[in-house]
Amino acid sequence: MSATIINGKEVSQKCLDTIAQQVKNRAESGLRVPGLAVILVGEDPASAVYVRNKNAACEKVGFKSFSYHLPEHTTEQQLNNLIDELNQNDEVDGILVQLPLPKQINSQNILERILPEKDVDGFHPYNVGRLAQRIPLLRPCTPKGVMTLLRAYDVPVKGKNVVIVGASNIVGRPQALEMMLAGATVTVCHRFTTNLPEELSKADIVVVAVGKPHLVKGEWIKQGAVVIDVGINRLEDGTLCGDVEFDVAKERAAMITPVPGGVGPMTIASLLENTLQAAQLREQKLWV
Ligand SMILES: Nc1nc(=O)c2c([nH]1)NC[C@@H]1CN(c3ccc(C(=O)N[C@@H](CCC(=O)O)C(=O)O)cc3)C=[N+]21
Ligand SMILES: [Mg+2]
Repeated sequence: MSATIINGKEVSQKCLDTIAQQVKNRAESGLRVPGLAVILVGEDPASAVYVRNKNAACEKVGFKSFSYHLPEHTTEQQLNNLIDELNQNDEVDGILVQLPLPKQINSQNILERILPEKDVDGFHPYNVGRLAQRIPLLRPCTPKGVMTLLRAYDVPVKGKNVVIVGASNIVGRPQALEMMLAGATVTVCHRFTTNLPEELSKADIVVVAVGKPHLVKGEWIKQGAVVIDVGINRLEDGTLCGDVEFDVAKERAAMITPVPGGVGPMTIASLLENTLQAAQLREQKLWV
């Protein structure tokens, strides 16, 4: 039996509809429109596409969007100055600095410069630490989007064996924290893992976030597993593919995410949810 193909586009659209309704409700009770600032440094074409998608999504839900495109040679000081200004701006609820940054800029310094209460990416050590201690506030967007997808498809997580492939700060590690919070038994595999097929053979749910086309072979997937592919790789012919050998995996999995149209749109939905949450947190002075 071929797997159910998880429709991230559809689930993300539902999230956007909910957010748009909440923005309307806010306006009716005299509350301001949430604002999201997106900063892109340099000319990476993939980044430009994502930033365009984010601005379009802001538009759809009725957020105010502040878009900054800085030149490739921007200094860390110049970027800091812009962040400081946005940190102070009361119309700005969320600040996102698109990664990767040019090499003259230390990304960690930049992520820590953003006020934790405006850190809608959930990358600030404060927000990661909150998630690690099971008291999350703003949660990293992609792992949060994955949890939303699993819930939308009624996939139980509590007590399941979850294997995460990839241990990055932006996906793998926070995904492990999300899965533990949801009650899973979690294994994190990475470049030093010696027997990836063996680890995967025990996985009820697999999340792959590596960035290498077809790294995970279809036959490594356990019969009936749920496969979440976070990878977005552009092949030479211009087509997109994930990190999982989709055509083979889908004949073994119970459910699987496609690329595109799987996790990608959920990342943007989570970003908008976080921006609304950031606005609420600041208004209700829930920020300490
Ligand atoms: N500070 C920061 N925060 C991020 O969240 C962040 C980042 N930097 N740098 C780059 C990655 C990547 N990312 C994606 C967002 C949307 C899609 C997306 O919408 N994908 C669609 C379309 C893909 C396409 O057509 O290229 C899909 O998968 O269906 C993909 C990838 C956010 N990132
Ligand atoms: Mg083991």
